[in-house]
Amino acid sequence: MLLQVDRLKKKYAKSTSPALKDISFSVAEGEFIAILGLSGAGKSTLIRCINRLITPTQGTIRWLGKDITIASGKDLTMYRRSIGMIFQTFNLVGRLSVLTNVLVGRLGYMPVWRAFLFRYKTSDIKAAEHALERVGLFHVRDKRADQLSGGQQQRVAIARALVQQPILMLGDEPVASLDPMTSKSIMDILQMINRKDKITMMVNLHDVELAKQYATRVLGISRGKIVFDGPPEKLTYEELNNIYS
Ligand SMILES: Nc1ncnc2c1ncn2[C@@H]1O[C@H](COP(=O)(O)OP(=O)(O)OP(=O)(O)O)[C@@H](O)[C@H]1O
Repeated sequence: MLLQVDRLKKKYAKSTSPALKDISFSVAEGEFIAILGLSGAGKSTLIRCINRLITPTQGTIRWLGKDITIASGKDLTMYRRSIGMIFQTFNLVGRLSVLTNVLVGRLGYMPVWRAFLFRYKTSDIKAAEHALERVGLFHVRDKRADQLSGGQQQRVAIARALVQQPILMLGDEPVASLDPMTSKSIMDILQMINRKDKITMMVNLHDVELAKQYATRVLGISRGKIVFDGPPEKLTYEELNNIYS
């Protein structure tokens, strides 16, 4: 098993009730998981706990059998390196070139001095260019990232995650600020990566139809609890009502 989440709880310091309550599930290699739920249900909190951008209050997260719930230092760096992350707001550095943004994905593999001096190895540059080719953006590699459209910026973010050579890719509402056509093109790229590179996907989505179309498994979250865990075909009207009630 790739990832095992056991009885996970997260309570933010100033809130009265926990954002996540007793969440348990496992993720196998190759799955494409969509997380559905109302705004405030706890989807982002779950993704952030898995990537350890925040530390859970209780419970355990195991990665390839190893407990990483409170990992720090080198262990945390190594763990994070195997996880690519894409965000709703793309999180690129606008004034830097597209290629340089993609190269950021290689930082976990190089000594700090190289990163500081922007001295990337030829093999890193080749890997970044190849990733840009795969998302169809090789031709804009020298442009400033802030000159691209939202959909293009998300593709750059995917290329950045790809050069990290991740095992799992997490997406926190990666298509929420894009129009329907662009959203589909981004989901197509994620599906291609999932199928060809065998990178496991876990993405928060607002759109049930996208989840049905692309996911192999859906986790429905309501008020910090999993209320549905199954294939998209089993998402009946009643189940959706349960998730979104
Ligand atoms: N940093 C924080 N400090 C305190 N409470 C927080 C923090 N982040 C989230 N919360 C609360 O935790 C709960 C779950 O929020 P979360 O962002 O995980 O939900 P979500 O399902 O991702 O919603 P959305 O789709 O709106 O982002 C909400 O009640 C939210 O207000």
